[in-house]
Amino acid sequence: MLSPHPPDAGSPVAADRGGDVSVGVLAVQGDVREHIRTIASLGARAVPVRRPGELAALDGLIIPGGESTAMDRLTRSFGLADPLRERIAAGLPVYGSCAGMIMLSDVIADPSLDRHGDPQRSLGGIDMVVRRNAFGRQRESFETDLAFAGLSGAGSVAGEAPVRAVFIRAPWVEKVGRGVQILAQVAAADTPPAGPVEGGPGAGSDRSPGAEPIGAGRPERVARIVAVRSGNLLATSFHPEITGERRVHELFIRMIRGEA
Ligand SMILES: NC(=O)CC[C@H](N)C(=O)O
Repeated sequence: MLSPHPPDAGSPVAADRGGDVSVGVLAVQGDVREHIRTIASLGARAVPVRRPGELAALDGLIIPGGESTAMDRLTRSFGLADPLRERIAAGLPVYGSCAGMIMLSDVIADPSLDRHGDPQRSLGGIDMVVRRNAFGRQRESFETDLAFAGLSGAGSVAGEAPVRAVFIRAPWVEKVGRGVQILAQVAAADTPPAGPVEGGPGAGSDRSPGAEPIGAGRPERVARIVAVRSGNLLATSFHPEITGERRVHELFIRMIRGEA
């Protein structure tokens, strides 16, 4: 379990101090190994999690990228969904990448339906609306450099090297509630590939404070939110774990320690 630390906010995570935190990686589906490798490379203990009983010993949890529909189905059938919701509500630090971001959203704009017509469910925790596969066919998978706020603990992107971000059939965040901090945005199409479900949670304007038009001559492109933080919860649309980028995981470890 997490031991108390002297308040040294902003200091880099040193490998020899990282072993004091246990970071679970939800291991029902998705790119579990890459997160385990990244966490272990930072010196923290990385633990694959498949059973409800494994949650108690964790200081933090990562929900990996993969397929949110399958993750929803499997977490429910493994009896993990409700215990996870309880731990999230009790303040467990959780980082979700891509499908993990979808799992942490309070509302999925375009949930898939099972054969009974029941929509996929998220675990929730972050007051936001997320749209799955939002970047559309042509840009289904792409890489770009992003300005990402707060990586050094300074709370701004000034002087911060950009994050190399890989997006794979990634979601974007359409709306955030109060208390949700926007950490990174990317220029993308104004219109999502499929319209919002009529009358559904995603219906109506999808313009959030982050969706401002970019450039006078290119009104068709807006800034889409791709990284957020809300209290102890962190989510990115992209996969830092597959590019060798470790600063997002470092930020998460500092959040677990109460240093960020
Ligand atoms: N790389 C990813 O995690 C893709 C997410 C996937 N499109 C989903 O809906 O869950």
